[in-house]
Amino acid sequence: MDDSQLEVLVQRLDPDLPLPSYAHPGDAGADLVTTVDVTLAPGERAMVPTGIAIALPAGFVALVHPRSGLAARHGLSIVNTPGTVDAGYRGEIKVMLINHDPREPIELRRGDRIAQLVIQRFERAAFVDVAGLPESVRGDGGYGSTGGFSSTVSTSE
Ligand SMILES: O=c1ccn([C@H]2C[C@H](O)[C@@H](COP(=O)(O)OP(=O)(O)OP(=O)(O)O)O2)c(=O)[nH]1
Ligand SMILES: [Mg+2]
Repeated sequence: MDDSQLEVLVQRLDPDLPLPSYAHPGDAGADLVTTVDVTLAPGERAMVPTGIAIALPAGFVALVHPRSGLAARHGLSIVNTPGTVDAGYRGEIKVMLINHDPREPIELRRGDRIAQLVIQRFERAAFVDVAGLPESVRGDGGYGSTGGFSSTVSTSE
């Protein structure tokens, strides 16, 4: 496994809480924690502070993803998933959590791991204004043009 690592500067705004950390070698997501206790009623959302600010190298972005275990067990997700942390952003990383469970509240405690940060390279596009686009096999087919679930009955036939 390639163990080369990108150095990312982290300012801990809450020194009692840990740096983002990967649970296993090779993981893509480094877990983020909440600095506060928060209870989310069914359907409720909240902007939750993580206690860290970062400085990414140019050409990188940090994406804030939900944790699948919390999603599967409790319906906890992120409103704007994945959240985009720009390389120039120096403020505190916050996570816009939402409780999708229709019945149960979700109680989070300070220090709980609530989300994961995935750091990626990205391309900056030069958007070129043209009158027409090159042809492709897919063309403008989308939104289920290749079919859906096996049980789905097509309404267009
Ligand atoms: O889940 C998120 C998403 C964003 N941010 C921070 C970092 C990001 O660089 C900044 C702006 O995010 P975005 O561009 O998604 O929001 P916007 O509504 O377009 O705000 P702006 O006008 O400031 O760009 O907010 C977070 O801390 N967490
Ligand atoms: Mg923006």
